[in-house]
Amino acid sequence: MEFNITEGQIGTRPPVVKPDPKVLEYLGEDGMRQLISDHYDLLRQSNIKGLFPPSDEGFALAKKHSADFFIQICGGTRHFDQSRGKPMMAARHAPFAITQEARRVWLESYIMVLKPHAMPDDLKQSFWNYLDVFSIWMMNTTE
Ligand code: HEM
Repeated sequence: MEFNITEGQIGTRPPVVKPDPKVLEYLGEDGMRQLISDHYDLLRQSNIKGLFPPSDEGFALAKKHSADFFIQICGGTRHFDQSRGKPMMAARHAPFAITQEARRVWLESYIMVLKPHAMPDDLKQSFWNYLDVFSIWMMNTTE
């Protein structure tokens, strides 16, 4: 399969298709938490690590909130609504400077996690398509 990164303009919100619920059925909550944790561990070594909480506790919490969201968006338990409230993802990302380049690093870190993953390709594709398009919504600055 191809992990294409779609060109996206800052300030646009192209229509998003949620991941196939089979992604969560395949991974289970634990598998999803592991996948998100692996992604965050790569972010912490990347040149956008400065966007994320520096402390181990803060970083672990960031992983939890992200995994809560992905479980929910894949049709699972609404952990995110329960712990954080309405998603409003673009607004939640507004305090962080997310450039085209930061999005690229964020997506490439996901490619590193998804490529070797045992998940069937059609499920990877569905998950990827969601990440690719929805991440355009989070870009908010040119610098
Ligand atoms: C599909 C696209 C994305 C989704 C679904 C997503 C999801 C999330 C979620 C659920 C949170 C936690 C929000 C909260 O608890 O208040 C979060 C936080 C965050 N995200 Fe994203 N995100 C996406 C794209 C990005 C991109 C492209 C970047 C940067 C390149 C980014 C950087 C961050 C940062 C810096 C935080 C705050 C971490 C913290 O301090 O807790 N996100 N994201």
